[in-house]
Amino acid sequence: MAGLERVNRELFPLRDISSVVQLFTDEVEKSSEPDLALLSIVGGAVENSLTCHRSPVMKDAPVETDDDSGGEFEIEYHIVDALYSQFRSIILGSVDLSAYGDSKYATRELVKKVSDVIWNSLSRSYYKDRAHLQSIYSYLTGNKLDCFGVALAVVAGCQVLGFNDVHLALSEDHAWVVFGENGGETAEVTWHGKGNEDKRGQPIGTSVGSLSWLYVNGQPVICDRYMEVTALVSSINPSFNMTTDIKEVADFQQQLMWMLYDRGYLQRYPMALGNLGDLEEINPTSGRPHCSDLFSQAVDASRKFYNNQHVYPYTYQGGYYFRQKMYKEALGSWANAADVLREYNYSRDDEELYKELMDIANELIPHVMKAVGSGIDAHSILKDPECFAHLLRLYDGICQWEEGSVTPVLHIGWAKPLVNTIAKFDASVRAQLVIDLQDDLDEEHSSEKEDKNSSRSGTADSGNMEKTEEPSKVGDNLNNNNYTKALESDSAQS
Ligand SMILES: CC1(C)CN=C(N2CCN(c3ncnc4sc(CC(F)F)cc34)CC2)S1
Repeated sequence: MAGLERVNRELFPLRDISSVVQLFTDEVEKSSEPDLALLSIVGGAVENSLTCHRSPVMKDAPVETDDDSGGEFEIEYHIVDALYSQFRSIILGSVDLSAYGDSKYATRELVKKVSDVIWNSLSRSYYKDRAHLQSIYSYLTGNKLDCFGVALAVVAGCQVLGFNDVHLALSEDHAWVVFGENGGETAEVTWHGKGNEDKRGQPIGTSVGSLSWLYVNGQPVICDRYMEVTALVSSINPSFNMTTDIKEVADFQQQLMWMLYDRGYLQRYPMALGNLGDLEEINPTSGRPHCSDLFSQAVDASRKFYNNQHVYPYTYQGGYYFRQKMYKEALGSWANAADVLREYNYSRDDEELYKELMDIANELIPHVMKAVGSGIDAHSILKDPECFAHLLRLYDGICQWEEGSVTPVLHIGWAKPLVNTIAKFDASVRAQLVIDLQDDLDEEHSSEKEDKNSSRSGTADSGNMEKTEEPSKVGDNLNNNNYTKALESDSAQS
């Protein structure tokens, strides 16, 4: 039976957040699976009505709107019913099931056909990165979807057709689907990035491209229906413009996320835990875990379920520490992010992550150096060998990301902030640098650089920092004098 008959009509018209939260709660608690199309339409309608005709509140100081200017919306049952029926008839009307055999499991051809139905009904040209294009509401009312939205719509379309084996697979910057008897098949269903030919219908590459971060080394978040609801809630976007959020939408999203969190649907979803952490940092919910706990839970989830192959949990956490001026902890998180990178080869598909690391290395860390350099900073970063070690581990990780990659990562734009940053550290801290050059390291340097395609054992040794007073025993192959001279001359200039 189509989902709508069962929805509690007394909740309509939806006029406040609690009634929408109730509708989502009813959907995830009912005996059969939650209806993705219904929830994506309702969530999109709320987001759209609050962000597209609203008097905004400032992003950094969302205030309670005493009058009802900020929080009003009214979503009629007949509107949702009409949109829901429209989506069902688009899908059911375009896919002749008899052409796809009588298997209860989806086939690649069926998945590709549903992807084509969505794909071919999108507007010819629109700004793909715009906000609020992630929901089936956007698809039905504007024929526009972003990359994630297409993938979600395909999964929702397969649910309408009764193929409950088709599920969303999520990396940190891409989405695709898994399907088949034991979910062992994969298929691209949407595009990625700009100017890349889409690979819709193809299985996820096992070629060298799959060593790129884009496919997280075979560690994507594989969703069940409940995690797909979490993904659509996580993709709710409270932005009104670049500097302003609509507080009601953030509250709406936050309450839904806690409802899903309480049922365990964020447990294996690091980015959703990170998103909830961001929401809690801005507007803490009393009686709930502190945002720093959520960022830690995201890190733990990546380590526990995804072999620590996800980078974003550490950048969520590092961003939080940075905003709290906890600079040593921030450097530690960013170094941990770089440790994940070592396993990857950088490819042109990894643009988003490259921008994230550029921002950390060339904007945030120089800001940290300025912030601690000027102030009287008792436990100053610049005198702390562990901070220096974090910094070197960060850069070493980025260098190792580049090693073995067809596309270079670092360029002079990286080197200047790096040298300035290193030079800011106390000479006494730098002199403590002890790099353990394992015996085989020399052999490794002499033989061909180990190919990342072979299984790597652990992360490369990035040396360790000891708080020793002896002069540094820097390894033979580091040209100690020139290195120190370069730093001293540079620090003399800066
Ligand atoms: C630490 C950051 C820079 C802050 N926000 C970050 N996000 C990363 C991407 N976000 C996400 N949050 C929940 N689920 C997903 S699935 C996905 C890939 C897309 F193609 F489907 C992205 C993403 C949310 C925001 S990473």
